[in-house]
Amino acid sequence: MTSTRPAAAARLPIALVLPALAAVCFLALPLAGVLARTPWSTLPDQLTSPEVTQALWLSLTVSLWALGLAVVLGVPLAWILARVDFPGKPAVRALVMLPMVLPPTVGGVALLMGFGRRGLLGPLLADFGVTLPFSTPGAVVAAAFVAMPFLVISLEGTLTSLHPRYEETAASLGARPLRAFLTVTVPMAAPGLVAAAALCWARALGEFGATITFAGNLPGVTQTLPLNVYLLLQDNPEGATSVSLLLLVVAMVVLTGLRGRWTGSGARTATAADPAPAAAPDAVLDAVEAEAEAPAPAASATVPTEPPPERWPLKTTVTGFTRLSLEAEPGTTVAVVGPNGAGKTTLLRALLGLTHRAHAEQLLLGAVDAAGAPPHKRGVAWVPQDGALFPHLTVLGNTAYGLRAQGVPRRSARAQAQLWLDRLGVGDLADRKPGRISGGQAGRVALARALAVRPRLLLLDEPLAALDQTTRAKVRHTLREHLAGFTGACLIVTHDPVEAVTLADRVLVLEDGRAVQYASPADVARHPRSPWVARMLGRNAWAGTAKADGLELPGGARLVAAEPLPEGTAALAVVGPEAVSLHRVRPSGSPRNVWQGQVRELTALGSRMRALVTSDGLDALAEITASAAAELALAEGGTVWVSVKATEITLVAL
Ligand SMILES: Nc1ncnc2c1ncn2[C@@H]1O[C@H](COP(=O)(O)OP(=O)(O)OP(=O)(O)O)[C@@H](O)[C@H]1O
Repeated sequence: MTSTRPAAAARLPIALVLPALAAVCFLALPLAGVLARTPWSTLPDQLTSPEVTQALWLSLTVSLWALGLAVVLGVPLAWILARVDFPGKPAVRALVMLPMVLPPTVGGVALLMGFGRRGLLGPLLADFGVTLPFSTPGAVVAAAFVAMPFLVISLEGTLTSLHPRYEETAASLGARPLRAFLTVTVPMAAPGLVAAAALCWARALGEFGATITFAGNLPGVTQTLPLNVYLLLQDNPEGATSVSLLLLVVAMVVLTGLRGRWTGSGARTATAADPAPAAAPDAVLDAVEAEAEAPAPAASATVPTEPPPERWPLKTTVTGFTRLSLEAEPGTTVAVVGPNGAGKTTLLRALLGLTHRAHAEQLLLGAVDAAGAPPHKRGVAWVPQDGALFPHLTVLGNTAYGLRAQGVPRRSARAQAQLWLDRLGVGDLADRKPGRISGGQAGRVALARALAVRPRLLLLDEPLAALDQTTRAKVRHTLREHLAGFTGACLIVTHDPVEAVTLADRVLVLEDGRAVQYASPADVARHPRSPWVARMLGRNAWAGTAKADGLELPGGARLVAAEPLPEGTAALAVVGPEAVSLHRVRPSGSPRNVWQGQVRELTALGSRMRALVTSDGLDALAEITASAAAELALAEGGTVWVSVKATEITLVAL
């Protein structure tokens, strides 16, 4: 078998390859020079001389403190840059980058002007007995100033590629922003964070210019290894080469170990199938739990931790891109349907308090108006399309997450979570990580996780979208069962008409951000109030104006209906595909609506055939038996006559 690689290599333009090779040589030659000139026989002595070991120790101390400072300040800054839109963001980003492009000596001068004795902050620091210039803390500040941008820029890339729906899901389960950050963002971004920190540390270790300018070159105080190299170069070039080799080796080990992760490419958008990153350390979780257990200010809107005795009727008014008022009795399942861009997701995000594009003016869940509460205090749980299970937690850990966020003790939270998993038939998967369960199982776990917090409103975004037809039918069945005991309203976004009709008690049809219909599935199927929903339900729908005998379409064509509406009413003529007949020759007799068209598409539906027949302004979907199709010799592109009885046409006023 021939490989495609040599062919690809053969196509490489020589005009690019030669300069690229020259660039590699240009970068490698100085390193080769260091290797060639290293005094290998005296290397151990050179590197263990008191002067060098003292500088090495100081370098390690300074670079690790600088890393600590950069992490404490830089991680929150990277998160804000990645997640929050604020005025002046480009300027802040430029400020972060500045130390990377400034000559380090200029950085040192700037530090003197900021933190030096006569700098802006110097006198204030002096009042507290702190003098930074020419001190080890000064060397730390200089190294952190130069190295922090590497951490911030690299981590921002990682966080940007981490989809915010994980943090948003955590919030909908009741986690405060800091908890979500520490228990979801940090563990999920851990590989990128480690890469960013390693890069930052390597840069701090090699820092020279800003350090010598701001902190001087005092042996044992600020004379780090790079400064030591500079001094050795004058008196002991062999020693300088040996120490340079040491710094080079450290830098190369760090960079090759990271394998390019600092670009953010190492941290792809996490999916349920991703290998699990590190879990948040227990100490962090405990600290957060302490925070979570602090009394919540708006207790009235807080998600209850005990099974609520009440039921939660929904009454809401949403404004913005999606504008509607909606009421639903406790236990009602509402299917939210509509064409792409109709505002379904915006509606869910408005109810969750997660978008500025629309917001709930009123969000009455029982007696509590949660409209003004932040997402984690609304009692509105959200199951996003792919479930957004946290990949670093087990199935049980995922399910217990919301309960823990609400301060339920670990043992009790895990016991309750196990019960929910058992109820949804996935209890045996408790110890698995989400990457090791199927899409259908992940859907159930995500539902268990949402139900476990006993929300007052449950939002499911296309819960069955990722499943194949067979699994979908099974999960649809169990979903209805599981939702049966739910004491709040449940909104399910779906594109699937079968799902809408079989799962829901009510169907909410959205178009252009407005509710065009909110009715029972039977009503919507009988009297669809938009062509889109009629077609979604597999019915023919033609919009026009009512006339004395039926409907006039915009192109001038007429449909005769047995039960006309008052003349002039904007209306929809709805006909099931089984009521549309096809003929080879123009039919005579009872049907009042007859026209000619061209067969555009033919699809088999079990023992029946569906034909889409197009004509000027009156495209029709017809469903006939396979034998009738054979008799008619139906073929795509062929011409046929279409007929619909006047009694089969339902006119629906719009
Ligand atoms: N962050 C955003 N900024 C600006 N416009 C947006 C944003 N998100 C969505 N939109 C726009 O708002 C409208 C409604 O989007 P939404 O995602 O709510 O629709 P949808 O009904 O969920 O669509 P789909 O079925 O395709 O998921 C669309 O026109 C979309 O382009």
